[in-house]
Amino acid sequence: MSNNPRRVALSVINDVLNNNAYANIALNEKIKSENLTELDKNLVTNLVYGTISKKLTLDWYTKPYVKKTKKWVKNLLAMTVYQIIYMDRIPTSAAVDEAVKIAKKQGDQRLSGFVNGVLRNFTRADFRSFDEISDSTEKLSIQYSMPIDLTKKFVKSFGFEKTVKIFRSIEEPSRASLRVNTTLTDVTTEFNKLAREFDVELSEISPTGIVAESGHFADLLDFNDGLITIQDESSQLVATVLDAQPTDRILDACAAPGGKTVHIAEYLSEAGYIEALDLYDHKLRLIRQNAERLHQSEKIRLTKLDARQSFEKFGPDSFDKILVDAPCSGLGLIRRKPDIRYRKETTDFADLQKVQLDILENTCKTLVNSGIMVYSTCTIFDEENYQVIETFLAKHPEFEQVPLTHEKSDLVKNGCLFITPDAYHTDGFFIAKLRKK
Ligand SMILES: C[S@@+](CC[C@H](N)C(=O)[O-])C[C@H]1O[C@@H](n2cnc3c(N)ncnc32)[C@H](O)[C@@H]1O
Repeated sequence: MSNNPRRVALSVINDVLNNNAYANIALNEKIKSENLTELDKNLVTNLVYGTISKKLTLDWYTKPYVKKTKKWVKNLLAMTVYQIIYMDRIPTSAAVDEAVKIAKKQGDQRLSGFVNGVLRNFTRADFRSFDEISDSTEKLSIQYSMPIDLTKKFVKSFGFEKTVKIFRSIEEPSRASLRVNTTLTDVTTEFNKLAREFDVELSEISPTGIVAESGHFADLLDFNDGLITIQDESSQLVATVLDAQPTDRILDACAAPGGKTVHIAEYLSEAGYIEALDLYDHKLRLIRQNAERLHQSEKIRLTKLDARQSFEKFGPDSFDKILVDAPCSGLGLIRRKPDIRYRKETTDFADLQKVQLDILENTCKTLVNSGIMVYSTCTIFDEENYQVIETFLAKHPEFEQVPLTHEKSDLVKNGCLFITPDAYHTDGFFIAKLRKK
């Protein structure tokens, strides 16, 4: 008999919201370990991502009926209200009954009575209107389920109107984004093949990108054979900016899982190579798998190393080009990873900036004169982007910024490529290019 999908979803939601687990990892592990039908796997995924991405909104709806209760009960209420408001095909009575059963099984008679009472009160009343909230920033925070401090940060950085655009866009489902491996095939051939089965479009911003509203592309033969891979359109721009030449020696300082490593390798001949670093063995294994699948292994060397030790390991003049795709808050990825918004470390901008600068500081010493260093992040706040570049350049007069261009001129800001998630419905992303004089 298959397991109860709502109970499975609740246990993932508890792990993420109460124990700081990553939603994608916790969900994948749970789906693998539980006995679920395909339909139930989809329901669990929908409940987990839906409830997490709307948690603050869902709590606000039941707030008038809940004074204090256990965290898991609050999560159960949120998951149930999510079904009632956002999942048209689930009858309200079924959602409530299932919640009461879970409360009885996981708690006791008193808790199930409480859950029943709250949900009956909630369903009997009209939905609250966000217009009840007089403060406009607080209203945004509740309406789009973005923690208040982060909402304030968005408004301060982008202004109110742009923040609304970003929040609205983040609420829309992510698209599937593919990159074509042009060493094995070409974009037109792959596009025509995919178009027979899926509703696909060419990327507006990446010459190697194809996008689709949905589809399980990792199941395709062309994915297994390495003709296509899954990579966001914005991160496909990094290899283009690095402009690798066939015989380049390249340092990819923060490489796992290797999306950009394999892309850059496609530009190299057998005489060129990439030294790909990361901190963890299990992450290096992901690069190896990617490299093998895309037939690029022979150009990629894997080393477990803290990038801040690169100079000690490789010495001066070791590389023609360096990519620092830095560890960052990942706030540009909120659409695909809705739990990012609730993590405390997400807004430790000073700590993140220090690591980013330390990595640049050490790796830059391994670059040849006239060498190129590209810095990128999947976040959209200045502290991790422009401020890092400004601080680095102020300390390193031997480096200069190389102004970037793009045929979509709205992607270019102060000589860098800067994409917010609303502009082309991609991840948010930042790329800067520097040259050692
Ligand atoms: C943004 S991700 C890189 C994504 C990768 N470039 C890609 O395209 O698939 C940052 C990576 O940096 C690694 N990392 C964090 N701190 C590091 C350090 N001090 N040295 C090397 N790698 C580090 C993390 O483990 C993580 O895999």
